[in-house]
Amino acid sequence: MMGNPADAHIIRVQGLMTRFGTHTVHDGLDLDVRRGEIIGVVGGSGTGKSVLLRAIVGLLKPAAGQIEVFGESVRDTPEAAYRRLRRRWGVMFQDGALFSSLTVQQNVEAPMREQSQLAPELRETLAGIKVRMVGLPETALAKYPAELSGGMRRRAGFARAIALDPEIVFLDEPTAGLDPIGAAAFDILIKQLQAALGLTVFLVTHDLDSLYAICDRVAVLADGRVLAVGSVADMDAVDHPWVQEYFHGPRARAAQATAGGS
Ligand SMILES: Nc1ncnc2c1ncn2[C@@H]1O[C@H](COP(=O)(O)OP(=O)(O)OP(=O)(O)O)[C@@H](O)[C@H]1O
Repeated sequence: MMGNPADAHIIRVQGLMTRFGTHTVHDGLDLDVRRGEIIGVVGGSGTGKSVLLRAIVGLLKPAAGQIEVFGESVRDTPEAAYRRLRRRWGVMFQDGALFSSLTVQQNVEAPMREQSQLAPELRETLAGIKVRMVGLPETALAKYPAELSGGMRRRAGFARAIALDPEIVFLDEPTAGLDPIGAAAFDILIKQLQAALGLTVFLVTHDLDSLYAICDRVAVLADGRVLAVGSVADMDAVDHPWVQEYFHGPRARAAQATAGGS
């Protein structure tokens, strides 16, 4: 990997505070993400996983703290510099978050149209390539999101997230609501694209199978902070009721067995 220490941590969050009115979501949260890893961000409902994602990509202004991506501050950055940074990551919000009035082709082209100077023919060709990369048939290009299954919508959302060849992909609960086979196939897709494209993946998830199958490290959010970060095996040593229940309950044992058996 890169020798530059600033590069080792592709995302660095320090002392993050986020609030909505009097409700404090993050209260001094620290998190480093390493270049090239798949990090799974887990925690109970409402612990601020999606809010953390939104803060890192600059869609939400924290009350305090530092957020650096690629060694540059995301906060208090001039608009032009932020736009340059933003081009280097892709985001997939929940359920693919496609524009419902646009076809898959138009959805995948949207970031190219908005953030690049690519000629229309080139955009079209690239959208076709991205759609094939996520395992969708070419016939999906002309379809509207409502005509696709949940799994296909996620794939289209992923194709849009990689439209501009990003270095980081943020995925917010990509397998939520998919059947186990669809979810497992999507996990494989994440892993394959991460390896092929050298992506760093920031994965917000509830899905224990994803943690065991594809995550290099797990960050657990609780009590407004990152309570623990490490491999799933490292979570054994974390003495916190939520962590104990989550990583040692029957669902965890099943996920572990599946991962071990595959
Ligand atoms: N725009 C907003 N205005 C007010 N409160 C918000 C807003 N966005 C999020 N919150 C609150 O912040 C807290 C964290 O929300 P967030 O969506 O990050 O949780 P989460 O950990 O992703 O939960 P889940 O696993 O249920 O999706 C919640 O209490 C939520 O109600």
